[in-house]
Amino acid sequence: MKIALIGYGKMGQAIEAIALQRGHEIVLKIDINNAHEMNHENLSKADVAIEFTSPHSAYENVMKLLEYNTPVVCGSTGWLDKYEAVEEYCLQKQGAFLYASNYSVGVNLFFELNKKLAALMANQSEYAVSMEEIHHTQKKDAPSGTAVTLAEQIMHHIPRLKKWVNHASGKPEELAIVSERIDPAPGTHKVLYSSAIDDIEIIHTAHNRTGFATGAVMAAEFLAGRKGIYGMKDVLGF
Ligand SMILES: NC(=O)C1=CN([C@@H]2O[C@H](COP(=O)(O)OP(=O)(O)OC[C@H]3O[C@@H](n4cnc5c(N)ncnc54)[C@H](OP(=O)(O)O)[C@@H]3O)[C@@H](O)[C@H]2O)C=CC1
Ligand SMILES: O=C(O)C1=N[C@H](C(=O)O)C[C@H](O)C1
Repeated sequence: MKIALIGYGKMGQAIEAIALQRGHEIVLKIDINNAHEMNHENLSKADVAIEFTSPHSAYENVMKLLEYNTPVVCGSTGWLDKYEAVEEYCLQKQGAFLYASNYSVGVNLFFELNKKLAALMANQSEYAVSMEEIHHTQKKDAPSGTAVTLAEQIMHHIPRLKKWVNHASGKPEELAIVSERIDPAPGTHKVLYSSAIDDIEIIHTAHNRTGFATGAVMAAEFLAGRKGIYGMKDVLGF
């Protein structure tokens, strides 16, 4: 498979290493210095593009890739207020788009565990729920995209929670997400249910970026040659 890497920072480089190991070819590498090379001619050489840039550039990049009919796997976080516009444009262009706030198999298992635990806790109002996420200091967005996904899953099952906030909170209707930035943390997410009697806690800790990169390449293998809008559940068959 021929891959265009849009974003060649920590994730772009980790994805390149995994893609080469899996027998793929990198035909284009874009970063902020050669963004003008993301044009129709160069993209037409790729079967799929993998976009990991930043919260500020992701939307524009994804729209451009869809405009040029390049299937796009996007991992950038912090831009999802524009997700619906991407969905609409992808359908209009009959394109292919796959998004996940976290591509690692472990976190996608953790998402399933989080949903099950939240469903069990729905009627256990003596437990207060809160979250914590820890990442490296270069991370641009807070809370992390993964933390937002976890929070949305919890709020879906526990209707007394009306919104998430990105600070500690004692309000019963708020789901507090505390963000910490400590090097070199690749990504830790914790969900805590706490009562006067006991605590129940689930934690996912990434040891490195290999899981995110492997999942992104698996997603690209899935998307190449397909049309439509997908997520990691489709790739993993959950
Ligand atoms: N979904 C998931 O599983 C994961 C998602 N992420 C997300 O992926 C994104 C990237 O993370 P990471 O690789 O750590 O970040 P880095 O800052 O290490 O890399 C970002 C890359 O994007 C490039 N870039 C920035 N702006 C543009 C632009 N306008 N056009 C083209 N390229 C641009 C940067 O170029 P330059 O170096 O020249 O500035 C750099 O190459 C973040 O949003 C992060 O949250 C991260 C890990 C896992
Ligand atoms: O920026 C990162 O590094 C990460 N970003 C993603 C997120 O915001 O959830 C995924 C992972 O936690 C690493």
